[in-house]
Amino acid sequence: MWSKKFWHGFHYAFEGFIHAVKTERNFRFHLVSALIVLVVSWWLRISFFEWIIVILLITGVLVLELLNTVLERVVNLIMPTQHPLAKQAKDVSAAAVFVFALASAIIGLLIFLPKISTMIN
Ligand SMILES: Nc1ncnc2c1ncn2[C@@H]1O[C@H](COP(=O)(O)OP(=O)(O)OP(=O)(O)O)[C@@H](O)[C@H]1O
Repeated sequence: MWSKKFWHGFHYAFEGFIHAVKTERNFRFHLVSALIVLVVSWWLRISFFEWIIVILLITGVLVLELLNTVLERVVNLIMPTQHPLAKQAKDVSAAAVFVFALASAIIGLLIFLPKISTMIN
């Protein structure tokens, strides 16, 4: 019984993930960006420690995108009409994703650029 519930939990999580992929353009953008970053990381042969950082940053961006979708859905549920607080909640949530994604991009460049410049020279 417990194990049936356990596997149902995975199924619901998978459904949520697919829903985000199907409905959220930004989530799809970050998924594709994550795949490109993983390929570039492999190509540049980054170190074990750098892999940990890259995977943590990718996971952070994707999780924040998923939580941003959660917030959008909840706001739409409780405030289907226009309201300044609904706008603030959605915009601040989007800003949280943007700040983390920007910092991740900068850290990614700090890891990749020296390796690319060594390859070129
Ligand atoms: N209920 C609302 N009241 C006031 N402003 C809103 C409301 N819903 C969305 N907005 C604002 O309208 C702008 C455009 O929103 P957008 O079209 O990107 O969709 P979203 O509402 O953010 O996402 P979704 O449509 O997926 O729920 C954003 O600034 C957002 O904060």
